[in-house]
Amino acid sequence: MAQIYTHEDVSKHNTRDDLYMIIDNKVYDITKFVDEHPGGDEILIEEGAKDASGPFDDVGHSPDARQMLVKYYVGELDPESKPVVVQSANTLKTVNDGAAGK
Ligand code: HEM
Repeated sequence: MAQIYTHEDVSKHNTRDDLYMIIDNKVYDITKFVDEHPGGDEILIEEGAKDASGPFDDVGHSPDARQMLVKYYVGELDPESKPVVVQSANTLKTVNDGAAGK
């Protein structure tokens, strides 16, 4: 049996050192991939911890890119679970920078 994750479970893995991503109802632990992504680390941290199926498709990733996902698969998205508001590590940084300027 595959491990089942809710959106909330995935949302907790929202940093460079612990980053999950949902693509097409499957859950991936992409922590080790962040530094290897040809499209850069920032975008993964920004789109991570949630469902990134749309952005992933929009880029027109190659079949090779999709194949790479297999390596990072950790389980299935709970089809009953609802999306939650995710604060990505990037968003948190922006918020902190803003506060520091006050
Ligand atoms: C774990 C999931 C992902 C994997 C395995 C992955 C893999 C790759 C790979 C292999 C490439 C090189 C081009 C290609 O083969 O298609 C690439 C490029 C790119 N990826 Fe991803 N990607 C992932 C998620 C994302 C997400 C969520 C975004 C958000 C929009 C993104 C944005 C990009 C961009 C913009 C490029 C183009 C970089 C360039 O050619 O300058 N990727 N990705």
